[in-house]
Amino acid sequence: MPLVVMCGFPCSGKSHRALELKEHLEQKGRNVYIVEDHVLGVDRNSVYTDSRKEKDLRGALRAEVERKLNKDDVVILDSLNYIKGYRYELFCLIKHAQTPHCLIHCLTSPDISSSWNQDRLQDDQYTQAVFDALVQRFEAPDSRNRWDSPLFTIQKDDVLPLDQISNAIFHRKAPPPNQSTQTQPLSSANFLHELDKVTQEVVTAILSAQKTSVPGDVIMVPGATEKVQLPRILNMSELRRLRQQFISYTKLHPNENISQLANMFVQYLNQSIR
Ligand SMILES: Nc1ncnc2c1ncn2[C@@H]1O[C@H](COP(=O)(O)OP(=O)(O)OP(=O)(O)O)[C@@H](O)[C@H]1O
Repeated sequence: MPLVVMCGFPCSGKSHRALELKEHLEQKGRNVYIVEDHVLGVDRNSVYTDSRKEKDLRGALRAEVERKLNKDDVVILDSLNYIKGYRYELFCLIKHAQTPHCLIHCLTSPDISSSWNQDRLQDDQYTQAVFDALVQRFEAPDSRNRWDSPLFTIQKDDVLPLDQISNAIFHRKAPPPNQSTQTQPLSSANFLHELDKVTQEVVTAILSAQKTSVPGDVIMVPGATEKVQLPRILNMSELRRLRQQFISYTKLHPNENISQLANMFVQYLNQSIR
Protein backbone atom coordinates (compact mmCIF):
# COMPACT_ATOMS: atom_id res chain seq x y z
CA MET A 1 0.00 0.00 0.00
CA PRO A 2 1.06 3.61 -0.27
CA LEU A 3 4.07 5.47 0.93
CA VAL A 4 3.81 8.93 2.46
CA VAL A 5 7.10 10.81 2.44
CA MET A 6 7.45 13.60 5.01
CA CYS A 7 9.85 16.40 4.19
CA GLY A 8 10.93 19.64 5.83
CA PHE A 9 13.51 21.50 7.83
CA PRO A 10 14.68 20.00 11.10
CA CYS A 11 12.05 20.43 13.81
CA SER A 12 9.48 21.77 11.35
CA GLY A 13 6.65 19.60 12.69
CA LYS A 14 7.01 16.49 10.52
CA SER A 15 6.44 13.94 13.30
CA HIS A 16 3.52 15.93 14.61
CA ARG A 17 1.83 15.78 11.16
CA ALA A 18 2.83 12.17 10.61
CA LEU A 19 1.09 11.19 13.86
CA GLU A 20 -1.99 13.21 12.95
CA LEU A 21 -2.24 11.36 9.63
CA LYS A 22 -1.57 8.00 11.28
CA GLU A 23 -4.39 8.52 13.79
CA HIS A 24 -6.78 9.56 11.03
CA LEU A 25 -5.97 6.54 8.86
CA GLU A 26 -6.15 4.15 11.79
CA GLN A 27 -9.60 5.43 12.60
CA LYS A 28 -10.52 4.46 9.04
CA GLY A 29 -9.29 0.95 9.75
CA ARG A 30 -5.86 1.12 8.07
CA ASN A 31 -2.63 -0.22 9.48
CA VAL A 32 0.00 2.51 9.48
CA TYR A 33 3.75 2.22 10.11
CA ILE A 34 5.94 5.20 10.77
CA VAL A 35 9.57 4.72 9.78
CA GLU A 36 11.78 7.34 11.38
CA ASP A 37 15.36 8.41 12.07
CA HIS A 38 15.70 6.44 15.30
CA VAL A 39 15.74 3.26 13.20
CA LEU A 40 19.49 2.96 13.85
CA GLY A 41 19.31 4.17 17.44
CA VAL A 42 21.98 6.80 16.84
CA ASP A 43 22.34 10.40 17.92
CA ARG A 44 21.17 12.60 15.06
CA ASN A 45 23.66 15.38 15.74
CA SER A 46 26.48 12.95 15.10
CA VAL A 47 24.70 11.49 12.04
CA TYR A 48 24.07 14.81 10.35
CA THR A 49 27.67 15.96 10.76
CA ASP A 50 29.10 12.84 9.15
CA SER A 51 28.17 12.21 5.52
CA ARG A 52 29.07 8.52 5.80
CA LYS A 53 26.76 7.99 8.78
CA GLU A 54 24.06 10.04 7.13
CA LYS A 55 24.25 7.91 4.03
CA ASP A 56 24.01 4.77 6.16
CA LEU A 57 20.95 6.19 7.88
CA ARG A 58 19.28 6.96 4.54
CA GLY A 59 20.06 3.44 3.37
CA ALA A 60 18.63 1.94 6.57
CA LEU A 61 15.46 4.03 6.28
CA ARG A 62 14.99 3.08 2.65
CA ALA A 63 15.51 -0.61 3.46
CA GLU A 64 13.00 -0.40 6.30
CA VAL A 65 10.46 1.25 3.97
CA GLU A 66 11.08 -1.44 1.38
CA ARG A 67 10.52 -4.15 4.00
CA LYS A 68 7.33 -2.57 5.29
CA LEU A 69 5.69 -1.81 1.92
CA ASN A 70 3.01 -4.40 1.31
CA LYS A 71 -0.41 -4.48 -0.25
CA ASP A 72 -2.36 -3.66 2.91
CA ASP A 73 -0.53 -1.09 5.03
CA VAL A 74 0.45 2.57 4.80
CA VAL A 75 4.07 3.48 5.43
CA ILE A 76 4.98 7.02 6.50
CA LEU A 77 8.65 7.89 6.15
CA ASP A 78 9.19 10.52 8.82
CA SER A 79 12.63 11.92 8.17
CA LEU A 80 14.12 15.09 6.68
CA ASN A 81 14.11 13.60 3.14
CA TYR A 82 15.74 16.79 1.99
CA ILE A 83 17.87 15.41 -0.88
CA LYS A 84 16.23 15.46 -4.27
CA GLY A 85 18.14 12.39 -5.44
CA TYR A 86 16.99 10.46 -2.39
CA ARG A 87 13.37 11.33 -3.02
CA TYR A 88 13.91 10.11 -6.58
CA GLU A 89 15.20 6.80 -5.19
CA LEU A 90 12.07 6.47 -3.05
CA PHE A 91 9.98 7.14 -6.13
CA CYS A 92 11.77 4.34 -7.99
CA LEU A 93 11.08 2.10 -5.02
CA ILE A 94 7.33 2.75 -5.08
CA LYS A 95 7.25 2.35 -8.84
CA HIS A 96 8.86 -1.00 -8.46
CA ALA A 97 6.44 -1.96 -5.66
CA GLN A 98 3.61 -0.62 -7.84
CA THR A 99 2.04 1.48 -5.12
CA PRO A 100 1.05 5.16 -5.04
CA HIS A 101 2.83 7.73 -2.92
CA CYS A 102 2.63 11.37 -1.91
CA LEU A 103 4.84 13.94 -0.27
CA ILE A 104 3.97 16.16 2.68
CA HIS A 105 6.21 19.19 2.97
CA CYS A 106 6.06 20.92 6.36
CA LEU A 107 6.81 24.45 5.24
CA THR A 108 7.72 26.03 8.56
CA SER A 109 10.16 28.94 8.45
CA PRO A 110 13.73 28.41 9.67
CA ASP A 111 13.13 30.88 12.52
CA ILE A 112 10.08 29.10 13.86
CA SER A 113 11.64 25.65 13.38
CA SER A 114 14.69 26.88 15.24
CA SER A 115 12.62 28.22 18.13
CA TRP A 116 10.68 24.93 18.36
CA ASN A 117 14.04 23.19 18.42
CA GLN A 118 15.27 25.35 21.28
CA ASP A 119 12.11 24.60 23.26
CA ARG A 120 12.73 20.88 23.05
CA LEU A 121 14.28 18.65 25.67
CA GLN A 122 18.05 18.93 25.41
CA ASP A 123 18.46 15.33 24.22
CA ASP A 124 16.08 15.86 21.31
CA GLN A 125 17.59 19.14 20.12
CA TYR A 126 19.68 19.64 17.03
CA THR A 127 22.71 21.77 17.81
CA GLN A 128 22.43 25.19 16.17
CA ALA A 129 25.33 24.35 13.82
CA VAL A 130 23.64 21.13 12.64
CA PHE A 131 20.30 22.89 12.34
CA ASP A 132 21.77 25.71 10.21
CA ALA A 133 23.70 23.29 7.99
CA LEU A 134 20.59 21.20 7.33
CA VAL A 135 18.53 24.27 6.49
CA GLN A 136 21.22 25.32 4.03
CA ARG A 137 21.47 21.90 2.38
CA PHE A 138 17.70 21.51 2.04
CA GLU A 139 16.55 20.83 -1.53
CA ALA A 140 12.92 21.94 -1.57
CA PRO A 141 10.41 19.65 -3.26
CA ASP A 142 8.95 20.76 -6.57
CA SER A 143 5.62 19.27 -7.66
CA ARG A 144 6.75 19.47 -11.31
CA ASN A 145 9.02 16.51 -10.52
CA ARG A 146 7.16 13.23 -10.72
CA TRP A 147 8.92 12.05 -7.58
CA ASP A 148 7.70 15.09 -5.62
CA SER A 149 4.11 14.77 -6.76
CA PRO A 150 1.41 14.83 -5.48
CA LEU A 151 2.80 17.37 -3.06
CA PHE A 152 0.99 18.73 -0.01
CA THR A 153 2.62 21.86 1.37
CA ILE A 154 1.57 22.47 4.95
CA GLN A 155 2.25 25.60 6.97
CA LYS A 156 2.22 25.58 10.74
CA ASP A 157 -1.35 26.79 11.22
CA ASP A 158 -2.84 24.84 8.32
CA VAL A 159 -5.35 22.08 8.83
CA LEU A 160 -3.90 18.88 7.42
CA PRO A 161 -6.01 18.06 4.31
CA LEU A 162 -6.65 14.49 5.44
CA ASP A 163 -9.28 13.66 2.83
CA GLN A 164 -7.16 14.95 -0.04
CA ILE A 165 -4.16 12.99 1.22
CA SER A 166 -6.30 9.84 1.52
CA ASN A 167 -7.55 10.36 -2.02
CA ALA A 168 -4.02 10.80 -3.29
CA ILE A 169 -2.78 7.57 -1.75
CA PHE A 170 -5.82 5.32 -2.05
CA HIS A 171 -7.55 6.43 -5.20
CA ARG A 172 -4.66 6.97 -7.56
CA LYS A 173 -2.94 4.38 -9.65
CA ALA A 174 0.68 3.54 -9.00
CA PRO A 175 3.05 5.07 -11.57
CA PRO A 176 3.81 2.65 -14.42
CA PRO A 177 7.12 0.81 -14.15
CA ASN A 178 9.76 1.71 -16.71
CA GLN A 179 13.09 0.29 -17.74
CA SER A 180 14.99 1.93 -14.93
CA THR A 181 12.75 0.45 -12.22
CA GLN A 182 12.18 -3.07 -13.52
CA THR A 183 14.60 -5.19 -11.58
CA GLN A 184 16.51 -7.94 -13.25
CA PRO A 185 18.97 -10.36 -11.66
CA LEU A 186 22.55 -9.20 -11.48
CA SER A 187 24.75 -11.75 -13.15
CA SER A 188 27.41 -9.73 -14.88
CA ALA A 189 30.69 -9.37 -13.01
CA ASN A 190 31.35 -6.62 -15.48
CA PHE A 191 28.42 -4.53 -14.30
CA LEU A 192 30.17 -2.01 -12.06
CA HIS A 193 32.91 -1.46 -14.59
CA GLU A 194 30.33 -0.82 -17.31
CA LEU A 195 28.28 1.45 -15.05
CA ASP A 196 31.34 3.56 -14.37
CA LYS A 197 32.43 3.65 -18.00
CA VAL A 198 29.06 4.33 -19.60
CA THR A 199 28.15 7.15 -17.22
CA GLN A 200 31.58 8.74 -17.66
CA GLU A 201 31.18 8.64 -21.43
CA VAL A 202 27.80 10.34 -21.18
CA VAL A 203 29.21 13.07 -18.92
CA THR A 204 32.16 13.62 -21.26
CA ALA A 205 29.85 13.84 -24.27
CA ILE A 206 27.64 16.42 -22.52
CA LEU A 207 30.60 18.56 -21.46
CA SER A 208 31.96 18.46 -24.96
CA ALA A 209 28.61 19.21 -26.65
CA GLN A 210 27.99 22.12 -24.31
CA LYS A 211 30.95 23.96 -25.80
CA THR A 212 28.91 24.55 -28.93
CA SER A 213 25.33 24.29 -27.70
CA VAL A 214 22.91 26.70 -26.09
CA PRO A 215 20.24 26.11 -23.43
CA GLY A 216 17.27 24.32 -24.97
CA ASP A 217 19.39 22.10 -27.23
CA VAL A 218 19.11 18.33 -27.18
CA ILE A 219 22.31 16.31 -27.08
CA MET A 220 23.04 12.87 -28.46
CA VAL A 221 25.30 10.79 -26.23
CA PRO A 222 27.09 7.51 -26.91
CA GLY A 223 25.17 4.30 -26.27
CA ALA A 224 21.78 5.98 -25.79
CA THR A 225 18.82 6.31 -28.12
CA GLU A 226 17.30 8.87 -25.76
CA LYS A 227 18.61 12.41 -25.93
CA VAL A 228 19.71 14.70 -23.14
CA GLN A 229 17.50 17.78 -22.93
CA LEU A 230 19.47 20.72 -21.68
CA PRO A 231 17.39 23.53 -20.23
CA ARG A 232 20.62 25.20 -19.11
CA ILE A 233 24.35 24.68 -19.14
CA LEU A 234 25.58 22.22 -16.51
CA ASN A 235 28.96 22.54 -14.89
CA MET A 236 31.30 19.68 -14.24
CA SER A 237 30.66 19.44 -10.51
CA GLU A 238 26.90 19.24 -11.00
CA LEU A 239 27.28 16.52 -13.61
CA ARG A 240 29.69 14.66 -11.35
CA ARG A 241 27.21 14.82 -8.47
CA LEU A 242 24.32 13.56 -10.65
CA ARG A 243 26.51 10.78 -11.96
CA GLN A 244 27.45 9.73 -8.41
CA GLN A 245 23.79 9.72 -7.34
CA PHE A 246 22.86 7.59 -10.32
CA ILE A 247 25.72 5.16 -9.67
CA SER A 248 24.80 4.83 -5.98
CA TYR A 249 21.20 4.09 -6.81
CA THR A 250 22.00 1.67 -9.62
CA LYS A 251 24.47 -0.25 -7.47
CA LEU A 252 21.69 -0.90 -5.00
CA HIS A 253 19.25 -1.86 -7.73
CA PRO A 254 21.42 -3.44 -10.41
CA ASN A 255 20.00 -4.08 -13.83
CA GLU A 256 21.40 -6.86 -15.93
CA ASN A 257 20.60 -5.10 -19.14
CA ILE A 258 23.88 -3.27 -19.54
CA SER A 259 22.91 -2.04 -22.99
CA GLN A 260 20.23 0.11 -21.34
CA LEU A 261 22.55 1.82 -18.83
CA ALA A 262 23.17 4.87 -21.01
CA ASN A 263 19.44 5.34 -21.66
CA MET A 264 18.70 4.97 -17.95
CA PHE A 265 21.32 7.57 -17.09
CA VAL A 266 19.89 9.95 -19.69
CA GLN A 267 16.38 9.45 -18.25
CA TYR A 268 17.77 10.18 -14.80
CA LEU A 269 19.51 13.35 -16.00
CA ASN A 270 16.43 14.59 -17.84
CA GLN A 271 14.33 14.09 -14.72
CA SER A 272 16.87 15.75 -12.44
CA ILE A 273 17.88 18.81 -14.44
CA ARG A 274 15.67 21.86 -14.19
N1 LIG B 1 2.03 23.04 14.20
C1 LIG B 1 2.75 23.22 15.32
N2 LIG B 1 2.49 24.26 16.13
C2 LIG B 1 3.21 24.46 17.25
N3 LIG B 1 4.26 23.69 17.65
C3 LIG B 1 4.55 22.65 16.88
C4 LIG B 1 3.82 22.34 15.68
N4 LIG B 1 4.37 21.26 15.10
C5 LIG B 1 5.39 20.89 15.92
N5 LIG B 1 5.50 21.71 16.98
C6 LIG B 1 6.50 21.60 18.05
O1 LIG B 1 7.78 21.51 17.44
C7 LIG B 1 8.56 20.48 18.01
C8 LIG B 1 9.07 19.56 16.91
O2 LIG B 1 7.97 18.90 16.31
P1 LIG B 1 8.20 17.56 15.51
O3 LIG B 1 8.90 16.54 16.36
O4 LIG B 1 6.89 17.21 14.93
O5 LIG B 1 9.20 18.10 14.39
P2 LIG B 1 10.05 17.23 13.35
O6 LIG B 1 10.12 18.02 12.09
O7 LIG B 1 9.49 15.86 13.26
O8 LIG B 1 11.45 17.20 14.07
P3 LIG B 1 12.74 16.34 13.65
O9 LIG B 1 13.42 17.08 12.55
O10 LIG B 1 13.53 16.28 14.89
O11 LIG B 1 12.28 14.98 13.21
C9 LIG B 1 7.68 19.75 18.99
O12 LIG B 1 8.18 20.01 20.27
C10 LIG B 1 6.30 20.30 18.80
O13 LIG B 1 5.69 20.56 20.02
